[in-house]
Amino acid sequence: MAAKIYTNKDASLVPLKKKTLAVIGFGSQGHAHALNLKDSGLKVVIGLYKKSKSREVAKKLGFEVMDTADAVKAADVIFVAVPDTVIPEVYAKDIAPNLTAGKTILFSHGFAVLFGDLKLPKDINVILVAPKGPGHTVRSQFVDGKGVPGLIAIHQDATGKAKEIALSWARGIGATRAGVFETNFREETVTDLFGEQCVLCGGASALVKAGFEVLVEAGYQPEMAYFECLHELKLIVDLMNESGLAGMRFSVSETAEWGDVSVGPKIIDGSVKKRMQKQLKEIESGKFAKDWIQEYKNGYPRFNAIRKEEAAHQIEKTGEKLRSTMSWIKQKKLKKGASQASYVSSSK
Ligand SMILES: NC(=O)C1=CN([C@@H]2O[C@H](COP(=O)(O)OP(=O)(O)OC[C@H]3O[C@@H](n4cnc5c(N)ncnc54)[C@H](OP(=O)(O)O)[C@@H]3O)[C@@H](O)[C@H]2O)C=CC1
Ligand SMILES: CC(=O)[C@](C)(O)C(=O)O
Repeated sequence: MAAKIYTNKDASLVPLKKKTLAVIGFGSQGHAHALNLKDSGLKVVIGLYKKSKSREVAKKLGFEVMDTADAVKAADVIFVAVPDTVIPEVYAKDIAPNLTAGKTILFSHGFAVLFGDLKLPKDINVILVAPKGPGHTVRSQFVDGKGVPGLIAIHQDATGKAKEIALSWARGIGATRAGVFETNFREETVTDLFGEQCVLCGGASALVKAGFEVLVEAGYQPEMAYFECLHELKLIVDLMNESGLAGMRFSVSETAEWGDVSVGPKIIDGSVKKRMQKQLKEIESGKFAKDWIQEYKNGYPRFNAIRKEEAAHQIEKTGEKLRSTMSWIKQKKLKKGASQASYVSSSK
């Protein structure tokens, strides 16, 4: 049976109107939810650790900022918007000791609930409201009067109001303007990890880089390679988003469509699907999570080394150069050491 899509007509802000909402963390998702909820007329406080670089950013945006534990004490609904690997320690130290019966704890990804060994008391609601999009897009779409579609899930419903609260939060962040549907923590976690590793961030970056390298190594200008392999990818994916593969194929040339259907399957052949299936099993078994949590505990040695290598890739330099000389997209400046919430378009 097709999942029910909940929209604004199915969700009200009333359940949250008289509540205090705490957003723990003010990063990509945290700042977006907090600002959207505040713009929806709801009472939001921010919980951060003492030395957080986001404290000043949140204060400048009009929020009351507290230490994490105090925000949890003050709130009825607590959104844990800290990195997945950090959640267990923040939960144990600052959240769990301040959870009282009837509160609601909310996540935007189920990773910590599935793999973080959180000791969740039975007398609280545990819910998920997961926009299917990056936090900065959750905010920009809201400001533009639209919304990023999302998911809700109920892990624990101690008060009988968990779903009502989840839908109200989804409305407050604008997700029900687009539509949300109900899943469960395991399905959201596994499919989100799979998507970001094998298709979206991971798969797409690898494909884009490989195409760029093939052209540049064959002697073509890096700018040409960038245009073909990254710039135009957005335009093609936009078409797929708007009207499916058929819509994209309707719009591109016949030559491009023939290349798509006759060459594409040779580039992304059955072996890719087999590797995806293997990765899905590693995610489902918890092997990926165990390795990621260990990498965090080791201080990110592999992660930092790869990040350094990736930042120096020629495609990044080429992209920076093109974005600074040609105005075709609202540029966003990444400032070293800035908070995620300060990642705003340079045109402001
Ligand atoms: N990024 C995204 O678009 C998406 C993220 N999610 C989920 O949302 C959650 C948050 O991720 P994301 O928004 O990317 O996180 P970010 O890394 O963007 O931001 C993390 C925030 O947590 C703060 N923080 C770190 N440690 C603590 C602490 N001990 N106490 C309080 N605050 C702390 C950071 O402070 P500081 O500002 O000082 O660094 C920062 O503000 C995760 O569960 C993630 O999986 C889900 C969907 C999409
Ligand atoms: C935007 C999103 O949901 C991702 C890519 O899975 C994430 O940032 O975790």
